[in-house]
Amino acid sequence: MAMADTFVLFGATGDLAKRMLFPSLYFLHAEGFLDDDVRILAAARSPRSNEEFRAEVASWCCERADGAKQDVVDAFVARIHYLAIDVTTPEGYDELAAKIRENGKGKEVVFYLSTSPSIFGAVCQGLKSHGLSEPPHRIVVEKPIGYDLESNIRINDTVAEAFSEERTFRIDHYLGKETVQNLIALRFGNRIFEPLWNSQTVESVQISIAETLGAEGRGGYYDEYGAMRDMMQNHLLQLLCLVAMEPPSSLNAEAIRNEKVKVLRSLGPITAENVEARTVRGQYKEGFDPDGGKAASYRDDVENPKSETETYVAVAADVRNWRWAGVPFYLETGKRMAERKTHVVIAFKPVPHSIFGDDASPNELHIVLQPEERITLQIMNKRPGISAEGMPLQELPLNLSLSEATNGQRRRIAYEQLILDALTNNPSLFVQRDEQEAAWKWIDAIAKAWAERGMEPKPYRSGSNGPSAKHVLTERNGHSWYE
Ligand SMILES: NC(=O)C1=CN([C@@H]2O[C@H](COP(=O)(O)OP(=O)(O)OC[C@H]3O[C@@H](n4cnc5c(N)ncnc54)[C@H](OP(=O)(O)O)[C@@H]3O)[C@@H](O)[C@H]2O)C=CC1
Ligand SMILES: O=C1O[C@H](COP(=O)(O)O)[C@@H](O)[C@H](O)[C@H]1O
Repeated sequence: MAMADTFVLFGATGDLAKRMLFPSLYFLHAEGFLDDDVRILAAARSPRSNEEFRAEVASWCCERADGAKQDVVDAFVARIHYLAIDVTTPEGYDELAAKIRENGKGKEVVFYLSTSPSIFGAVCQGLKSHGLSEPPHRIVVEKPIGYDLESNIRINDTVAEAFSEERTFRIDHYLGKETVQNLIALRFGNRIFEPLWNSQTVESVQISIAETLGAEGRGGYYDEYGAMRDMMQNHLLQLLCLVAMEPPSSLNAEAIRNEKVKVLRSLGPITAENVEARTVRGQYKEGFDPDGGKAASYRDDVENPKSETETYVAVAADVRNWRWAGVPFYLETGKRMAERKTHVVIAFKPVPHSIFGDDASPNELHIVLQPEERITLQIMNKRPGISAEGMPLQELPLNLSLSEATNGQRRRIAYEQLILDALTNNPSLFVQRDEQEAAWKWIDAIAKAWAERGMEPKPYRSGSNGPSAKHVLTERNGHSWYE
């Protein structure tokens, strides 16, 4: 497996780099996944000496890696070279290009843009003008790529002027999560589920990403984007794709991504006519923080007393194709919810004729992605013991705990796999342009319908399960949310 020899991280002093990217690179190094000659060039404007920056990175990594050994950390930070450059000015690229090409290195470079998308264009132009965008060099871009379809196309066009589509790796960190990839394994590595995976047998699907965190820290960005653009457009729709897509012909990136885009293009449009029946917007008010203490309102968190940004969104979506016709997909995500939980619930239809009266509840498959990783199939059993009245049943879970299955191994940061894939040129877990455009098209229509209907976010208490209006969405079809 060939590996790029240089990893250039733009935005090296930022929040994402500190919390996720450097710790991920550290774990890849510590566990022997990085070739010895891989260098990390860290770029940002803040003045730092190389030594100062290495010391900072060492502290970020030690914070994340319990019991990290000093010699391993030292060997890791020795790979790093800090460059204080402003990527919006041409001068910075002379220094960067010289560093990349130092000692005959820089034969294969991965550029990782962990900066605001507003400077993606400047970086791509700068790299191109210095001959740094030719194959086999490639670029990784962070979300959000745009605010709507139009800006998404504009940013992607700018990147495409320097890097071709097959050398553009768009990150959705959910695709790097172990259990998200496990959805592919579960569906296509087991014969038993696939025959049941359709509207004949499935009653409804729920996909929820609930967070206990508020918008604090990233308020400026979040207040502009809201839950729909921050979470639904990418992570939730990616999960929906993995649940709903047809079996790809191989694990090849193109094969998987082509199936995902078909799902996105099959989503039933949400317009001003059906938006009130199919979507709920919410915004958290004061309440409690499940991680401890009182929680301020969203408006206080972002210091915008008039904010109408949604911190919760629920959508009853439908995938209009042969496999899923008539099956509602309930999608929800929210901040400051009662607990941190990401799960997918496949609710099956009841048995066609129950010989047990009302005792036979329909089966459910719960795929829990966060905080623990677990797959549970709820199945009906005979209640143990004797009975004077027929055969009473009980529902019991068939449990697969992935933390037990992995012998309590460290839980990986999603970015570890994605960075390794970028270094080894494997685009399977990245998002292609068509997918993003199809997703934005659907999201834009909802945002437009909200505006047309003047739909304001409904308040919900911090630490609750979201606005009560969300129940109308499911109850209309005789369903309820699995909390
Ligand atoms: N933080 C998170 O949890 C997540 C972030 N993301 C995305 O990742 C990207 C980065 O986010 P985050 O780390 O939070 O952002 P930050 O604002 O914390 O960091 C931005 C980085 O960009 C650098 N930068 C800004 N302007 C320039 C410039 N002109 N030249 C060189 N460097 C520059 C900053 O360095 P300096 O000020 O030193 O120049 C800093 O290192 C964004 O696109 C964000 O949406 C995605 C998911 C989660
Ligand atoms: O991309 C984002 O994801 C995080 C949630 O990620 P998770 O891995 O902790 O589930 C979210 O908090 C953030 O607002 C969003 O930008």
